[in-house]
Amino acid sequence: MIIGIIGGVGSGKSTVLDYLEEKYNANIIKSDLVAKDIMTPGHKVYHKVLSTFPEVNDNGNIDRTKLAEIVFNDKDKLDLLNSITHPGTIDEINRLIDISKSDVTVVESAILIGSGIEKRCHELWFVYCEREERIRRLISSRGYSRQKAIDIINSQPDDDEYNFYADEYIDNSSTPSSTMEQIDLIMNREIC
Ligand SMILES: CC(C)(COP(=O)(O)OP(=O)(O)OC[C@H]1O[C@@H](n2cnc3c(N)ncnc32)[C@H](O)[C@@H]1O)[C@@H](O)C(=O)NCCC(=O)NCCS
Ligand SMILES: Nc1ncnc2c1ncn2[C@@H]1O[C@H](COP(=O)(O)OP(=O)(O)OP(=O)(O)O)[C@@H](O)[C@H]1O
Repeated sequence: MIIGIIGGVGSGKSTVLDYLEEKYNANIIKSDLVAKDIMTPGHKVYHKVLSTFPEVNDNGNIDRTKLAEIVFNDKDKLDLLNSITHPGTIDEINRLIDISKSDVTVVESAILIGSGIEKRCHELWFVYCEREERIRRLISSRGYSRQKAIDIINSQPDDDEYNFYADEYIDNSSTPSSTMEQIDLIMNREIC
């Protein structure tokens, strides 16, 4: 079974993935890690990013904090970055799905909808968390400024859109144990 996990930044997708990996032996594919990997030296995407955004060249490394400041403030620039990074990211995710040997393969992404990968998923789960709680968690755990959290949230699909595509809904606004209970209910329903 292939499960797609959707939801905005800081909603708790990674937290859900950790539990699925630990308890259900799921094979986890995280799109932000895949994208990060193809943005390293030796990959075409790395060179294209640096030639398109020369201001983020930090001694041959991509300054990701600076790139985030640029793109999450400017939709045209985010679209431009996406046009460089998404094709390679999507190809690599498809390859990782193809070679997955696990009974449960889970693909996580804030940008899954419209990538085509969502069509390969047997189910899409929407991880929801109240907006203010997400902002609080991102400030306290990642050191984001309030404005950075808001800029990223505003650059992503809104909750209604995620909800529209979702087969299952997980509310992660409360405690981790409440979230785990919801996951168990869904997984047990699958097994029955
Ligand atoms: C802008 C970049 C360099 C910032 O890197 P940084 O290490 O600071 O943050 P990180 O990659 O962890 O992203 C932070 C959060 O932003 C969100 N995000 C990232 N890229 C995008 C995007 N293209 N559209 C909407 N949200 C995004 C995700 O929720 C992510 O968890 C990086 O996010 C990036 O290269 N994005 C474009 C590639 C992409 O689409 N990646 C997949 C995102 S799921
Ligand atoms: N139920 C919870 N209670 C308290 N803190 C939580 C809970 N769920 C997640 N967190 C914390 O909130 C932060 C954001 O969660 P997480 O990293 O799982 O979000 P995400 O959806 O994967 O974000 P991204 O889109 O950036 O990948 C993390 O520091 C995590 O530890």
